[in-house]
Amino acid sequence: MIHLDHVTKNYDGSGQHAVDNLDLLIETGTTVALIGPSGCGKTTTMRMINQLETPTTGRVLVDGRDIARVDQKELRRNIGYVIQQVGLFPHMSIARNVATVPRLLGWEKARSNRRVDELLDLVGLDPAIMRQRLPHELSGGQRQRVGFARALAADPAIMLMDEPFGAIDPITRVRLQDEFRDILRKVKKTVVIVTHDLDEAIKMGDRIAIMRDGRLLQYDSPQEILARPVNEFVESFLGPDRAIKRLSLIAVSTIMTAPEPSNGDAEIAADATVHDALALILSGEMPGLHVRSADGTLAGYLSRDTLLRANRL
Ligand SMILES: Nc1ncnc2c1ncn2[C@@H]1O[C@H](COP(=O)(O)OP(=O)(O)OP(=O)(O)O)[C@@H](O)[C@H]1O
Repeated sequence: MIHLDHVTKNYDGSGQHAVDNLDLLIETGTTVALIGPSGCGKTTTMRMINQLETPTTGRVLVDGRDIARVDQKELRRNIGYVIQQVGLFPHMSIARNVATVPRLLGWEKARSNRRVDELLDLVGLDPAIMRQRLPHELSGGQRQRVGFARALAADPAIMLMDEPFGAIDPITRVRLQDEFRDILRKVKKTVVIVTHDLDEAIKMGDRIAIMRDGRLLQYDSPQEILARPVNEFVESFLGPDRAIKRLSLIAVSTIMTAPEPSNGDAEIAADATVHDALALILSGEMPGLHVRSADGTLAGYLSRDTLLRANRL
């Protein structure tokens, strides 16, 4: 668990608090998205977790230990860091880039090579093709995959990601968000991600921390934040389409009624969201949708009314 314990950061010479009495608990194995307007203190908050910045007052605890008392090298080894401009070493092969931390840790070559192949596979790059390439021979999205693999190399318990998809085109971005989220859940990391993009925060975050002027305004699950913004600022930050965004967090299986005999209505998969189902039903004149499970059986039915009522859940 990471605990930012009443942390304030005041950069030298500035009368303003970049981070103002922030108290934030990040449970082990969860992903927290930090979001808020430019300059609200997101990056400063993240950089205090790996001691790239030190708090002016307050403490940062990782698993109960004050990180000011932990050896910096040990701390950073336990924290993977992914930034927007990946920062790969341009003259080193992809394999050497991914193996940066294992090399620092003095791993044997064979072990390090195995780890590189395993990680390239994990992030969807073919080791046989990619190992020997140089960073400039990759697309932006591929470089981001390498940066992510490199951060995971020594299996750190914590991953910090600062606008990791900021420089990526929208289509690749959505694919990488999905893939990285699935990987991070599978490997059970504690993740802090800084983003400007609300959809990204909703998709990646188990919880979202909304900041303004260095302060924490709301810290909750995406569902809860979208359903119950704490004040007008948060409400306007979430935008007029927050009701629709919420529907993309509700699985159809949670609102469907008993299956109806197949009658020619369209079908949707049981793991689809209410947002997907509404988009489908509004695209035609159907009275409802059959919900089909992955094993092929009919699992339930969604009438147009059921779907329209989902917004009131
Ligand atoms: N090294 C620094 N020295 C002085 N002030 C700084 C420094 N870094 C950040 N600040 C100030 O601290 C405040 C918070 O900055 P920070 O970068 O944490 O915000 P942010 O929410 O990440 O912003 P953005 O979304 O624009 O990246 C801002 O007012 C910024 O100008």
